Amino acid sequence: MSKYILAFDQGTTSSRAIVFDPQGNLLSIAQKEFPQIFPQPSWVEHDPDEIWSSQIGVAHEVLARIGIHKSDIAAIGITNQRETTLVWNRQTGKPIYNAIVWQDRRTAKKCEQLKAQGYEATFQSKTGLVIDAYFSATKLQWLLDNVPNAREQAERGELAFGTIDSWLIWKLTEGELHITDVTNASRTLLFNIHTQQWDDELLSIFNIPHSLLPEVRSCSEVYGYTSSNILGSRIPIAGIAGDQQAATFGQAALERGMAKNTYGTGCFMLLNTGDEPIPSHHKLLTTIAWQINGHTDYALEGSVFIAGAVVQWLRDGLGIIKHSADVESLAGSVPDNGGVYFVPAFVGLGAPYWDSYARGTITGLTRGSTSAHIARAALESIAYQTADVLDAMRTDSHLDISELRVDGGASRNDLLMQFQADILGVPVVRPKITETTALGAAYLAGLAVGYWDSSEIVQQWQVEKRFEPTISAEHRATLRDSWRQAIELTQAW
Ligand SMILES: Nc1ncnc2c1ncn2[C@@H]1O[C@H](COP(=O)(O)OP(=O)(O)O)[C@@H](O)[C@H]1O
Ligand SMILES: O=P(O)(O)OC[C@H](O)CO
Repeated sequence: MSKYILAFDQGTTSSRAIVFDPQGNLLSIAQKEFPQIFPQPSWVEHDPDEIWSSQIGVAHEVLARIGIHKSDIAAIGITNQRETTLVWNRQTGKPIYNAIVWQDRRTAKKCEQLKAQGYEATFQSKTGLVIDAYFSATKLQWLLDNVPNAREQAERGELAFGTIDSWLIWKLTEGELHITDVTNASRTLLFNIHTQQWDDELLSIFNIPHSLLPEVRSCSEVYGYTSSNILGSRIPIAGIAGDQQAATFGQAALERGMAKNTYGTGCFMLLNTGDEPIPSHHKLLTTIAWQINGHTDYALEGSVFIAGAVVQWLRDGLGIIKHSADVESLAGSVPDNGGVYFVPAFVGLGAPYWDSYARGTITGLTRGSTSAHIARAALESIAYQTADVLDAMRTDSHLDISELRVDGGASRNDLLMQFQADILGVPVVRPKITETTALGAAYLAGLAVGYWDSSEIVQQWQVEKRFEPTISAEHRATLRDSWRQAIELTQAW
């Protein structure tokens, strides 16, 4: 039997390739950042060729680094930034335009029109989603309506639409496979999460031809093999999941009532709701967690658009820190936020507010406020946004969330994690392997080829650090009240 699983984690700011061994240990990782393209305020694009070249580049790098032979790879699992939308020509394989990234707000007005036309209930009942520019459908419609000749070509069946998983698999198989999985499909606003099929009514609302769409598959099966021209060997591609679903799997949150939060560019909390797709009354998303061996599990999700990105802004926008990790010592140099609240609504607010037009605010400034207070308020904003989502999750699901498993770049920050536990009143648990997104994709691929079984996945998950809540309920309530006022100011902007 081959000895390793290779995971591709194609994220918003970087591509990673990671090799895991049978014990779920991370043997080696290669990572490459790629450029973010901001053609206009609130537009965010990626060059699909840079996505591909960075992803395949790190795959070669990680294999070369540990000197393993391709035949030692049992399978490849793929996980990706979700919703990001691209269209390419089936004949030439060339993208017709840049990928429009999940953060891009160019279609916010279109979404307002759809809401005014009374479509919200239809979309929520069929897709589990709210109508928002975040999801793929309006981005795809924008491409068809704005790229010269795109609609005509689409109607002639010459174009292919995909999220990033589809694009990577198309490239890995040199155009043999045009597929996606149920988790990525469930983020498009075009996929019915109950029938688990593309929905004709929704397609017609956006005027999207069926011929553009990838075939939808489960999260764990052998879909096909990499072309030997690409990695020098035909390796099974055996797992696909959107990155937040993959992280939930990698956190072994496999039972109903288990929740994880990933602190990356944004923050994404998923609560496993088992085989029940629970509709939300607080603007959370009902989404597919995974489908394995014909069985589908669902999740409630709260998507927060700006989390670690606020730290990047402190670094690149304000210049008050040199490296992201420096935020911890700067914020820790003051005992508290000094009354400063920072709502980083740089691209509007996601769950549970969904306000495209809110913009960032820093409130409560006095003559005594320093860069340390702003840094602290920025970190705290990540925890407050998470707390808003967790409250909504509890109310919607009636499930007791007894701990929060955490991962992602900003989860390395102990100050933030302790404040998170304090403000939630729930223990926060960080596992030994925080590359849970890639690990989840590896597990999904490994399950499909008999490399692991699900009991091993649960056994392999191990705690690195547990943060217990330390503040009183009264203190928590006072802090949350001030945050709520700051949110109101932000929304009034
Ligand atoms: N020690 C830290 N404290 C707070 N934020 C951090 C820290 N280290 C990294 N980050 C933030 O985490 C994010 C990167 O996390 P990552 O999981 O790689 O994100 P993504 O997958 O979205 O690209 C960046 O936004 C960065 O600013
Ligand atoms: O690439 P990440 O980790 O920022 O995740 C992006 C999400 O999938 C967007 O929904």
